[in-house]
Amino acid sequence: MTDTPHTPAAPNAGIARRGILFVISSPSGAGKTTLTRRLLKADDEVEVSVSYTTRPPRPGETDGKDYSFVGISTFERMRDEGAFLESAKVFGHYYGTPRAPVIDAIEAGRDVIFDIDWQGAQQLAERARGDLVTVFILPPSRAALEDRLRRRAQDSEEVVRKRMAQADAEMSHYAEYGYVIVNDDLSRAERQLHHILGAERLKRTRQTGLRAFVQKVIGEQDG
Ligand SMILES: Nc1ncnc2c1ncn2[C@@H]1O[C@H](COP(=O)(O)OP(=O)(O)OP(=O)(O)O)[C@@H](O)[C@H]1O
Ligand SMILES: Nc1nc2c(ncn2[C@@H]2O[C@H](COP(=O)(O)O)[C@@H](O)[C@H]2O)c(=O)[nH]1
Repeated sequence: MTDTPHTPAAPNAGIARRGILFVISSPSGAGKTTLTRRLLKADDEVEVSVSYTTRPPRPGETDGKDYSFVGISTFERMRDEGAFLESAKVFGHYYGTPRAPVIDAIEAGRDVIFDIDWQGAQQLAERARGDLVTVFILPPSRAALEDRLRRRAQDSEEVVRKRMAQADAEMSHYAEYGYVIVNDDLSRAERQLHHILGAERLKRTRQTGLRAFVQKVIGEQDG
């Protein structure tokens, strides 16, 4: 038996599979971005979808890494040309997922993680249900959510109030998701997220190389 180190989410090595569209949604401040970053660091078979947005960059955000920051006319032109797999207006700004990199990744068997809202998740469910795995992140309490938004200290008081005012409406969409995690302890939530990904990777229907693998094993002779 080999003793190769592996992540809890390691799929069956060498067996071809389709990639997963791994969607994470939550009310603003519940911890999607934090969890996404940790998952990306821990697992090299998953990549992030970098959205386009018309929202201005926050301090420390990098164009092309956190988001591709564009003006309204550029966004509307791209949307009308069909460049987005999904798009939505959230908190007064446009956000959209670029189509081409996502299609390339899942066809090559790489998983893509999406930090998007419930409107985007609904659109992806209409367009790519079989490849989709959805997770809703809840905060442990309303007070914790507000505290996290304030401690992040990257939005004005007005923006924080606007996001808290929307939190209940957003949380009411939890029932549209396949999995729900309460992000109380960050490390535990990260582990839970990783386990979901690991189990979903092993779904028979995603493992497109299984038939060939089983035929090979059946055909092997002793000696
Ligand atoms: N389990 C946790 N315990 C305490 N603080 C947390 C936890 N998870 C995330 N945070 C903190 O809460 C703040 C908000 O997290 P984050 O930016 O990841 O939220 P988000 O859901 O991506 O929000 P948005 O939708 O606005 O982008 C950050 O400062 C982060 O460090
Ligand atoms: N439907 C989409 N929603 C998106 C996308 N990118 C981000 N988001 C969601 O917007 C809000 C606000 O994000 P913030 O970075 O401004 O705090 C949050 O709920 C994100 O999940 C997208 O491409 N499509």
